[in-house]
Amino acid sequence: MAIETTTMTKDPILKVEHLSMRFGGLMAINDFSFEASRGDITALIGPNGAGKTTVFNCITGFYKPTMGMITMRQRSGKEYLLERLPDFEITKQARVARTFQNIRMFSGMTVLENLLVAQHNKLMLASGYTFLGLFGFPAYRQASKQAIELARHWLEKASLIDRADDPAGDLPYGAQRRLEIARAMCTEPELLCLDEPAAGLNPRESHALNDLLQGIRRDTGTSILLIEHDMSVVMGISDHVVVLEYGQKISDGNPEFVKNDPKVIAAYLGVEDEEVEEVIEQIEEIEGEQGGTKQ
Ligand SMILES: Nc1ncnc2c1ncn2[C@@H]1O[C@H](COP(=O)(O)OP(=O)(O)OP(=O)(O)O)[C@@H](O)[C@H]1O
Repeated sequence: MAIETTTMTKDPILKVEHLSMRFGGLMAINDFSFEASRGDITALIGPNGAGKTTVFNCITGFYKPTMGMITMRQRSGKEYLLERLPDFEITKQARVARTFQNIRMFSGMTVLENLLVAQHNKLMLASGYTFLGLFGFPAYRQASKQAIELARHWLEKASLIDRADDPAGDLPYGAQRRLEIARAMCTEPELLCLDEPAAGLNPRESHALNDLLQGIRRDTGTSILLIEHDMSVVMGISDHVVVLEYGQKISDGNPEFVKNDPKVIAAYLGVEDEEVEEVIEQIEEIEGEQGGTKQ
């Protein structure tokens, strides 16, 4: 398996070691290891059914892995073994947030309300888990004000501020995707996991998504781990790409390295390694002929 070594030396925020996940007779993930560096955008790619979402589900606590260790190391140096934590603690304590392949939000609530719900834990804490919130207790009032400010901040960043009072379900698809990301950012994560954020977006919306993700990384230092099929997003914004095929890692490195790795080309074209050069030659020939006939 090809590994580009320069990506291995930075400060890791997430370490996945020897991860395996079995569903009955199917080994969906088989001894998979990789690291994501702090402050990086790391992409997890691979053909359909390779096991990407299963890896995400193990990291975010939706599945308990059959084997392996997943370590999240916060900026403070505090470490969490994610495979041992329930999903709500992974968000609350370890500060890992995620979005889903299928958009999940409260479509009848307003855009702003969706971001306030995401801050429910903080508000409950400020209310002392009692009725103090209803009586306007100062600590609760202060926490509510901060929650609204944070929500408005992320609505601005996601270019959704003008839609704050509209029902979330009325937003166009691309805006709903950005709302999900804004909602995840309201939990103030150190690691943001995005499952196919560009799925179903048109090129203009993909471009807006790229800007939002690069802005998040630049302005907050939040590390991003994303599963994505849209190669313009992956190659455009990732610092590091990890490739899965049949539950195993086949390549790991920077976008340029991975893009040119024969194993990756073979996996995407659905051919054996040895056939790659032959297939690439055939493609170049066809492209050459098309170029010739276009004139
Ligand atoms: N809960 C489950 N029960 C049984 N099999 C599952 C379960 N979840 C995933 N699988 C299987 O595990 C394998 C990997 O699936 P997974 O969804 O992780 O792949 P993926 O790379 O995310 O695919 P895609 O790009 O199509 O979303 C597939 O064969 C899938 O059918």
